[in-house]
Amino acid sequence: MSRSAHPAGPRHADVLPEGHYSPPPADLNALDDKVWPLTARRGDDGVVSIGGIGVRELAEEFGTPAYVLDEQDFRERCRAWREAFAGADVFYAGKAFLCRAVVGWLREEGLNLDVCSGGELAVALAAGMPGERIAMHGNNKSVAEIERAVGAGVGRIVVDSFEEIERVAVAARLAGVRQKVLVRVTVGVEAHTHEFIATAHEDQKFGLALAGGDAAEGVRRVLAHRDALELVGLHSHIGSQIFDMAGFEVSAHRVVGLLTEVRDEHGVELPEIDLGGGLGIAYTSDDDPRGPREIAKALGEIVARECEFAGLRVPRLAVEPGRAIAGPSAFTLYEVGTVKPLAGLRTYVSVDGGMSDNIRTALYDADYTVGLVGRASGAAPMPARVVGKHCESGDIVVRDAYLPGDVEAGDLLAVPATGAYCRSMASNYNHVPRPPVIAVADGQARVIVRRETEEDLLRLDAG
Ligand SMILES: Cc1ncc(COP(=O)(O)O)c(C=O)c1O
Ligand SMILES: N[C@@H](CCCC[NH3+])C(=O)O
Repeated sequence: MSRSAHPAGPRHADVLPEGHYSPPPADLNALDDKVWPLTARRGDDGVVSIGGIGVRELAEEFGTPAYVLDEQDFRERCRAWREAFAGADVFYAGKAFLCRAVVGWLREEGLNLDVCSGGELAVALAAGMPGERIAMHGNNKSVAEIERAVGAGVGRIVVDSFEEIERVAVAARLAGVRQKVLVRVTVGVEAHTHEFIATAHEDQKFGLALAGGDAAEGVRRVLAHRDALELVGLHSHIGSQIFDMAGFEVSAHRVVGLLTEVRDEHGVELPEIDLGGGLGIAYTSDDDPRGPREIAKALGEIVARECEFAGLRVPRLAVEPGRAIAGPSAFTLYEVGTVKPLAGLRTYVSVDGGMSDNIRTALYDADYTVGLVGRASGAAPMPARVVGKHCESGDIVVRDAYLPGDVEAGDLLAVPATGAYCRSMASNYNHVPRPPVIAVADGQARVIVRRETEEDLLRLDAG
């Protein structure tokens, strides 16, 4: 479509509309490396490339929308976490994004894997992740899921309820094994994040609460099944997209407190604690996440200090980053379909995807940024809202953004930091097929999750 297809309208509002707008960035063509994948850069021709391949070429070959994942970025983050946590265990949280290629990268980079459903376990096993490197989570694992996990020899099952302790014990006896388990403890921390992704305050579904004694009772019940269950430690996950280490500090303090109680009551020092995931990433230039080294140092020191105080041997630490590894490694590539300037408000830029490929904006009021990536532009910044094609006015991808005032149909846009919880939470709403995931590295692109088709959708329709 030609650049003049849209009549020139009042694209630039004189007064900033209400919302999350901060002043426009100095250069709309710049890619902030805090937010964009490692190998993303804008070439002299103005086109953004990733993994050495231009987005126009990617759009041509694979279509849009598409998640484009920078393999080098993903692998380097795996390495950075593994190195920072040397002497501890890093379990990548598969819920952030999982497919067989990812499992292969994890195996090669020496990371373990946390799964929280039979489906995630199936992908892990299909891609050859050894059972002992898998931890199984979930607040309501079915008996079938538990039996499958035990049968696959998963290294850890994180038990989440009294019923589940009995179920895992039965499954272990049936399989003739002694299953390693951790007890998930709800430590009563109000994590500074969106309510829906905070998981350690007392009024919610995960884990056994420390307050009131459920967690201690869980430990008692696991220890009562010594023939079938081996209690290796305690687990706490306080929430997600957290920047502040204070919540982890309280969590570690309380978990070590329970370790001490366990020692005093049962005479055993549990050898492991898993402090979960939840470390935040930069979705916009305003976010300032910590790197894995800093996190490892802080967590290591907190646990060592608390154990020294309690006179306990320092247990082996485990962490479960999901977002911090997968999130920054990908962007979603879209094509603009319509541009609607609303005078005095903002310009609505509709793309060919939306809430079906990124539900996070609608669900958590998440902030994202967006770039015009198929070309550079010298046009003045216009306050824009990037919306999808769904039949829903809440179908917003980027609530408040600046785009160059000459954006028009046919332009390619990319929304960075969509590697975590976008494809994995994607839906078929409005029977829109889910986009593919394209991994790029060293000038090569390959489909690691293929685009869903209408035939895929119709195959499930029993007629
Ligand atoms: C038990 C557990 N571990 C790890 C994670 C990964 O969290 P994040 O992707 O925020 O690191 C989650 C999700 O919040 C979780 O529930
Ligand atoms: N899915 C959430 C985080 C929850 C993670 C699982 N406990 C997100 O997109 O931020």
